[in-house]
Amino acid sequence: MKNYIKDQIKKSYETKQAIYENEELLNKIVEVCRACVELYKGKNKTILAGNGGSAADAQHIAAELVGRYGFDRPSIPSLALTTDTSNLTAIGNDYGYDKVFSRQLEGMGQEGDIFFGISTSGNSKNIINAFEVAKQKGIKTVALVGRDGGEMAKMADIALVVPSDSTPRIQESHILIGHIICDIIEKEIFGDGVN
Ligand SMILES: O=C(CO)[C@@H](O)[C@H](O)[C@H](O)[C@H](O)COP(=O)(O)O
Ligand SMILES: [Zn+2]
Repeated sequence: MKNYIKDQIKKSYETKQAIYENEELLNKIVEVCRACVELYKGKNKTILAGNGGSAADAQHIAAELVGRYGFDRPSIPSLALTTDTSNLTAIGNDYGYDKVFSRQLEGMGQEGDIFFGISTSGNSKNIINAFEVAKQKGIKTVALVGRDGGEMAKMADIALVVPSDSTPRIQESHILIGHIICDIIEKEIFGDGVN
């Protein structure tokens, strides 16, 4: 069993190593960080959504920004569309689960916001529908995905595709990337910035 555990850990760091060596993906992460920093100079916010483990990632990342990541500073506006059970159950019940994020984005998204859709397959219909609403409203879209990127990577303004076919390994890399983005936003806006 210990060898199995070691193998899982190895697969996790090998996925992260592949990101570390992927200049194109690293450049896109830089692009996302710059877009977020720019957004926060105005009255805009980031909005995030995902299903299952990715729902947890969405609210985890939003909380890093609204609360704090590394040091005390003013709150940074960020909204996870995964947390309001009244919205989720009412929209799911009345319009269908495929609309749970798009309907909230329609109501709460504003031009200039950035919407992060988090999905390991890149094919979750409720995120694809939210991407469509985002485009109509002038909201920039970031796909945090894996595998071949799915439909979401084709639709997004910026697609961060983790080079792995394993759902847990992709999720582990998503939260790594999410943490790095929160870290950089916080330091660029309220700290000494990063090189
Ligand atoms: O956390 C996990 C698996 O590690 C699951 O909860 C997983 O997130 C769910 O099966 C999701 O519904 C998968 O959706 P997606 O990543 O393809 O968008
Ligand atoms: Zn998981």
